[in-house]
Amino acid sequence: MTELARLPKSIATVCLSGALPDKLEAASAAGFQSVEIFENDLLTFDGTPADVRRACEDLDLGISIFQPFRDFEAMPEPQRTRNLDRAERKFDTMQALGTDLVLVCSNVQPGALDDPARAAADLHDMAERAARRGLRVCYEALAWGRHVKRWRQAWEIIRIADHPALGLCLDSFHTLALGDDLSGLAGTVPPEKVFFLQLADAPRLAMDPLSWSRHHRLFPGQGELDVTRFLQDLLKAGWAGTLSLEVFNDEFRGAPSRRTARDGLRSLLWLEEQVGRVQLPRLPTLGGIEFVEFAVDAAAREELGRFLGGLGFARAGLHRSKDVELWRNGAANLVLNAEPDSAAAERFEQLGPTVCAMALRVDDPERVVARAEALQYPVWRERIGEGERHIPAVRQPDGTLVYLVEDPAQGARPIWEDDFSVSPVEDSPAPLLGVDHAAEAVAPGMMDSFVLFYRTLLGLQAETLWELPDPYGLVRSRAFVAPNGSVRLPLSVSESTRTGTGRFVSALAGAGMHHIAFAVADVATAVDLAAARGAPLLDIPENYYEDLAARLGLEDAELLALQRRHLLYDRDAAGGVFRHAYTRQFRDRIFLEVAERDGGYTGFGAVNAPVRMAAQRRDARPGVDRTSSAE
Ligand SMILES: O=C(O)c1ccc(O)c(O)c1
Ligand SMILES: [Mg+2]
Repeated sequence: MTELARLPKSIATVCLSGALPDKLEAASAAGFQSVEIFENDLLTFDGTPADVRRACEDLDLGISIFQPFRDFEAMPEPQRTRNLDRAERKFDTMQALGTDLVLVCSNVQPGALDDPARAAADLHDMAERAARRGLRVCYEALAWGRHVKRWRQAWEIIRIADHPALGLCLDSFHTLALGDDLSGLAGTVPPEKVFFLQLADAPRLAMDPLSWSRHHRLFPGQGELDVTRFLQDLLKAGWAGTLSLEVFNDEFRGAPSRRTARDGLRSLLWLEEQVGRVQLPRLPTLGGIEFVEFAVDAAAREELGRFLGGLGFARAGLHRSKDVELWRNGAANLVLNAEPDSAAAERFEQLGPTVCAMALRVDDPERVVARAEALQYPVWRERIGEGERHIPAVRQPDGTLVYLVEDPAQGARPIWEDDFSVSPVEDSPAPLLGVDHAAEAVAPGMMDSFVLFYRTLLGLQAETLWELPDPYGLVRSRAFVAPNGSVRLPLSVSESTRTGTGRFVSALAGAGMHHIAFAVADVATAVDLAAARGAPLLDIPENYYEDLAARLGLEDAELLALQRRHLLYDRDAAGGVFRHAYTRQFRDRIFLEVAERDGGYTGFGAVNAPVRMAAQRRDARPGVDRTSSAE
């Protein structure tokens, strides 16, 4: 593929938090060439438009557009004349700002006339006045406009108006929210008449377009609208201009502006890749989770080791040069890192024993690193000893590391052989088959950064959102899954700080992995063995089994076998079955799960999560024995 020139990138100030100077700095630092100045950001700024112009010049930022100009067209007199006067005053502002383009969004006033010819005449007058000053006007259909809701209607008015200083503004949200698209643009609208393009994604919500647009827009790739196809259709029509992000989102308004701006730029790079404009280092083929790493010190390692021993993990190797141990059961590897002056130590100092990293098996680690660099995700390289393997890592949005290791299933030499002296451990009668899934709790406002990270860097696909009642609030959970099913990462987020997820996130001042599920071939045997080793398994109330019997009509014997072991059960529409059991929590930081999948089941037993969360809360009540390990 030949690399076409990258398209210039712009971001609306409304996407970012803070005062106008913060927004401008964040946009510039992320690498945008220009900004859309949102009128409200100018009105609330304590300085003149000329000051804004200078601030932008100092940051090497252009001003792509000034917006919005509302409720202009097709008004009866005397508003019509007043609106033209109002336009002249905005032109003054634009000239002081140093931008030549203004966005007029379609009229939402109940008094607006349903008269395309009048709308065209008004816009023609405005364009004529703009042109006298060397300015231009673009017209955008708001999905909730009084009469003009769709781009075809807006275009029809522009066509009738027929003025060189008047063009169309396309906004992916307004088009896609109405179930519309840009097919039919090519051949209808000359590409040079598309004066401006605004891009936004969104989750699919059953909601009126106005509320949906004002609160829930997202950057491309973070939501569920087909923004890629939208841009493809536009490029096919011969358009080549600036890609500008326009996102109204309640969480973005409160999030650090630099992080948001950087995510915005990443989303556009990804989108350009999607439409074939640029070639980033290819997405990896994933082969599962090779290990999960815990930050510990010597004492925490003792305690965690006892907890892990309950699930049959045993020390299987020592790092050649560092204070790092490999614990293993079957094909599941855990790394306990107590090395001072490491990324793990940094995390331990702040948070105590927690998961600090995971390692993904990929076809080519260095290619993932190159992709991360192209997408501006920070890369981490730990210092290594003589003859040791270098394992590159990328930082997730919460600062934890994702190591990238070559997939032994594709012939690579396992990493353990170079860096560890590995001793064989006794074979378990029910060995773990590996990590089935690993769940992370994410701070409110961080979910969308994770979505972008998993989707753009690793190519994981987002599954349906689950809303799960915890006894003390709601937990939202969404799984990210590799196309080949080898990696499954459910993420949960909770607005309430009283839920299990919320408590974990506030205790850990951010986010992190709090739950690791291991795959087993026979969960009943695995649980019996764990119980015999004294593993702290989580009790499930009898009511659960009553409901299970009623809901799924299980045989008495099967029900009893589940109940006796505190196993949870789920069945999908195609008859796939999931049987799973949980340990109690290790210091409120982590819990483990063993899970058996049969018949092509692809879920996570999400229906059982409320039962699990309630059981964990009972377990954590004061006065209840909370020992985290079996002695
Ligand atoms: O929500 C609005 O009013 C609004 C204003 C300007 C836009 O470009 C837009 O897409 C929406
Ligand atoms: Mg818009």
